[in-house]
Amino acid sequence: MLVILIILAIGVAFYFLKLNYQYWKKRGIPGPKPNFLVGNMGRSFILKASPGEIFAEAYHKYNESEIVGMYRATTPVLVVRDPDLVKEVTIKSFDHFSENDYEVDKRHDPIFARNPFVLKGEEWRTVRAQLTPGFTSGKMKWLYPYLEKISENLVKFIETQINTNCEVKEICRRFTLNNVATCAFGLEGKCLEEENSEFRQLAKDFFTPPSSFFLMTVSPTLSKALAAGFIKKTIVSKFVDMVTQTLKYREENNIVRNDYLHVVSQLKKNSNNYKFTDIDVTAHAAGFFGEGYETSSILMSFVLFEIAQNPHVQNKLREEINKAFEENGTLPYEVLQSLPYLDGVVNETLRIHPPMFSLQKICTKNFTYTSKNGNQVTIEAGTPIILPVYGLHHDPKYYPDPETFKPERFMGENREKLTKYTFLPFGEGPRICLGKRFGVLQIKVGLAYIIRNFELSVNGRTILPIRYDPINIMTAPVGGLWIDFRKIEI
Ligand code: HEM
Repeated sequence: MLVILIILAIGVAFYFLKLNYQYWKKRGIPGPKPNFLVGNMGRSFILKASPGEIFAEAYHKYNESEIVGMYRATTPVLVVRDPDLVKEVTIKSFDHFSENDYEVDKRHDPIFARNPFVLKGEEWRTVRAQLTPGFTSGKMKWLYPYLEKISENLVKFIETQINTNCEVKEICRRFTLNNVATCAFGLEGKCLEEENSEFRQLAKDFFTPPSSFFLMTVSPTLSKALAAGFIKKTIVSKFVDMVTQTLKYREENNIVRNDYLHVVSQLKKNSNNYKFTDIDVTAHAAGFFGEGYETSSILMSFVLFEIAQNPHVQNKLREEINKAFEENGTLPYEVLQSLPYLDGVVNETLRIHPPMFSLQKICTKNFTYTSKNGNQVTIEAGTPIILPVYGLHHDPKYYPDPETFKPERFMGENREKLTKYTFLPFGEGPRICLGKRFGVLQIKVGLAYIIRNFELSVNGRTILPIRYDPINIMTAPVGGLWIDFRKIEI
């Protein structure tokens, strides 16, 4: 009897799953055929491709369609191909798509669960508004001399590495960690100066293995059921200690430092409508730490790789930077911000290697739109929406010859001619990356000092063509990026 019941239950489950996989077909929305239980994520589950790569492939395959219906395991998800619909999702109809599709519980991960990236509704709105003053251009200008000093130390550090093999992601990580230590906590990170500095150790221990975030991407529901966190539990008390001690030291010694820790600690004193506790202060300082170094070091290492691969770009960039140094004696904040070729190089790297492959939103209220051929399509509340950043950035329709590195695409009138909402390295609209200004600033200043002082070429240890780690939701290169540096005498 029990056996019959089990067979019956499996049969019913199988029937409903089959029915579930008809979801997009029934609505006339094209997409790849799903496989039982894994949907379209099969290659992701066996670690052959990251979810972002799978979405990018579908983006390219269904190039006649504005949207593509796919299945993330058993969940129907909608991939948005059309830039006008990207605008609709991120800006025009933001109230239907205001949440990111990640679930983190405060009990399991008290730090990441407070990050604006995963907050929802009114709580997100309030916290976002509270943290925004920490990233104004005035704040960036104030931080700039610290970033310059760390960039000088970066040059000294690379000089000591010249005859060894240099993996630049690690070098960039040590640089961005020092920046974050200073700009968020007012502390010296010593990550370039000491092999085993406390901050480097903290960074190594910070994130849970990439598998947790991977799970959040392929199946947020399963990740929630398994109580997966993003930041290791053991790290929370270390951050609480660091923040408490630093604030105590400042108070006892009457030190007011205009950094991020000051901004978030003031929120505790001044917030009246939203209770801001010690754990909130710690969580936001730790948020700056986590987001400040990883995405930026990925991007910076890819910029170094691209300029090492493209000597004509490298020479042109060096000319621009040297001229700026020579005309001013140093490299003032405003001058750095006004260098068009440097800006083009950074943007073109963000296009080819966006640190985040794709963005995951969720539709919170039914949304009906009219497609270009006049059909009405209703996106139901609860449907995850994928913005295929990597696919859009590599579409020859918007970026001719998309695999070729051309900083000029982002300069002068070329930039004006780019199709809007096809360049999304930081997202768009009210949820656009909060730390964009800081991320780009620290990369630009570090690059300027490197390019002035060294000639770069790609070392044979770099695996070409670049492949991305399938378990990492960010574009982490398999095998690292290895660069040879040759000192230029100034
Ligand atoms: C160059 C490096 C960076 C890249 C490429 C990057 C990219 C992104 C992307 C794609 C998003 C998601 C946007 C969306 O949901 O539509 C995001 C969100 C966010 N980023 Fe960044 N980021 C970078 C650096 C930083 C830095 C340095 C910080 C802080 C110190 C930061 C803080 C945040 C925060 C708080 C959010 C959540 C915003 C919200 O949902 O309201 N990011 N970032």
